[in-house]
Amino acid sequence: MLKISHISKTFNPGTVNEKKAIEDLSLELKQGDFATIIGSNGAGKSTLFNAICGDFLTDTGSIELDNKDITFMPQHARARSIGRLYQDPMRGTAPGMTIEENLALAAGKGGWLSHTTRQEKERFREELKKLDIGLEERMSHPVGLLSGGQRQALTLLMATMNPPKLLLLDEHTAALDPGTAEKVLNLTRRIVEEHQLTCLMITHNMQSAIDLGNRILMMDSGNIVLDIGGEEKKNMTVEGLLEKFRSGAGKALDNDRILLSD
Ligand SMILES: Nc1ncnc2c1ncn2[C@@H]1O[C@H](COP(=O)(O)OP(=O)(O)OP(=O)(O)O)[C@@H](O)[C@H]1O
Repeated sequence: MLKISHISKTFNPGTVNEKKAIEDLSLELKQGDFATIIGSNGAGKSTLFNAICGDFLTDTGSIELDNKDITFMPQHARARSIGRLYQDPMRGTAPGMTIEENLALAAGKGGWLSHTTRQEKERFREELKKLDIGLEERMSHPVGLLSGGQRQALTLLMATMNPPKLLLLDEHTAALDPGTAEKVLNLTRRIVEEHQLTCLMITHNMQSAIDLGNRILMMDSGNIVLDIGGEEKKNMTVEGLLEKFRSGAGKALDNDRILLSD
């Protein structure tokens, strides 16, 4: 579903601020693969997502999505096939619009309820009900009144209502309290399974990286240094993962947030 071949990205080349953020990175994801990504500070995790989404063109290499070369495709065109959630729950929804209008936006109705049929509204209610946080009773409330966790759950629903070819989750639970984060993670697991989505999830929570998905990718210095799947992932522990990283990257994992969260 996703084939990244030898991409590189250097910011501010030829200046004192030159930074090689991605270096000759390759990655293939099969349809339905759900890979979690952990890595050191500044390893290039978000930059990898930005490259896939077309926030910038990479200096080298190519990116294919569903057998289509998207290397030079503009960002807005890629957005039709790629769903993305950020750490900030305020992104991804329109705060001044109601829950129902936001869903109408995600359903391609331009946010106009007058363009939305009764069946579609019923579907919105059913989908909200499945989130199990009572949003189906608040469909006419502005999204700006929701809590961070409620908003992130809604963003997840909106990003997957028309299932994307690829779902990118960039620490989407990091700004939530632990209980809410757990709920949103369970929801993530359910939605990804239900739609058989191909998904990449950056997290600083080692246990989540182990518990979710079928692959763990570990990043360091602009590249993927470990790709763990199958039985090895199923039997993995946080200590085992730290040890693997040490042997794979030749140094200890240095990520402030990982160290603080564990
Ligand atoms: N637009 C940019 N201009 C210049 N440097 C950048 C830019 N975006 C990222 N970088 C640099 O590229 C490197 C990789 O950044 P990136 O945000 O991808 O790391 P990350 O793995 O997501 O890190 P963290 O876990 O700390 O969020 C960092 O050194 C960062 O400062």
